[in-house]
Amino acid sequence: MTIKNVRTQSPLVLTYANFVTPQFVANVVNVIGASPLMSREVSEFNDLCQIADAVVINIGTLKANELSDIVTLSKVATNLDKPVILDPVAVAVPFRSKAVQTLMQEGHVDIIRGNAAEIAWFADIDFDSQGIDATGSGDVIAIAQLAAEKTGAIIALSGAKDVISDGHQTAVIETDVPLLSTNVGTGDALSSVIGAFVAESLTVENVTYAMATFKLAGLKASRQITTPGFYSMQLLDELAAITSEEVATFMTESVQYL
Ligand SMILES: Nc1ncnc2c1ncn2[C@@H]1O[C@H](COP(=O)(O)OP(=O)(O)OP(=O)(O)O)[C@@H](O)[C@H]1O
Ligand SMILES: Cc1ncsc1CCO
Ligand SMILES: [Mg+2]
Repeated sequence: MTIKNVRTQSPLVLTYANFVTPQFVANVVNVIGASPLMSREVSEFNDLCQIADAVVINIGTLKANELSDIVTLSKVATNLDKPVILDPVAVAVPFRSKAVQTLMQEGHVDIIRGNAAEIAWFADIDFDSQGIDATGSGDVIAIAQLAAEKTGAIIALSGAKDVISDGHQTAVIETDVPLLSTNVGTGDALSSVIGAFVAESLTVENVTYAMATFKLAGLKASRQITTPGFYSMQLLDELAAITSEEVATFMTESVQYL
């Protein structure tokens, strides 16, 4: 789905958010022309999944007694044929590892969007991290492909090199924009943006389009603003203004299918 279609169809993205970044995530979903909705109340998940076009589960600030809620949310969404995107924040930390194992075994996830260290955990490859950030280096293409094979999910690995893979088809977007990585919550927002773009159909192409749109907006914002505070505001403005034509040109120049 193109950004133009997102604006005309305005998909509703239901996000089980962390308590750090929900305002930013909601604003990002809103400025691309989709509709944000956040909930953590299990008794309304059925009603909300009926009206949602995609469901995003972020484990950033999950508590033990909420684990069964996200399992339920993933099952309800899947039964209604709505795509489920997992954002596995700091998944290598033991409580989070166990939570994600349970979610994957008892529930269902279609797409996993994380930084290189988070995706490396699914591939069973060591990759240095510091809390929410990937700090190491490695072969991110191999990591994404292996994670896709092991999980059966479409992998959306973000970083200086974005890699999107279902284990068969792999796309790479290589564009360095350091301000994008240092702003807390850009990854969380990207996960919900992906939700909007796969609302119609769950494909590697649509995930790639979402990642490219976000990266291009980040690149344009970095040409206007070089300090972190106003940068996140500029990113919202660039996302609001970005056109299908610009995204198409950027994709021709910067997206490589392997
Ligand atoms: N060095 C970089 N150069 C260009 N883009 C980057 C870089 N690092 C991250 N990005 C982009 O920043 C966005 C967020 O990805 P990132 O990998 O930082 O997520 P994250 O670590 O989950 O973030 P957070 O936890 O703060 O939400 C993506 O669009 C990604 O492509
Ligand atoms: C800083 C932080 N801590 C838990 S979630 C989060 C936001 C980035 O995902
Ligand atoms: Mg993150």
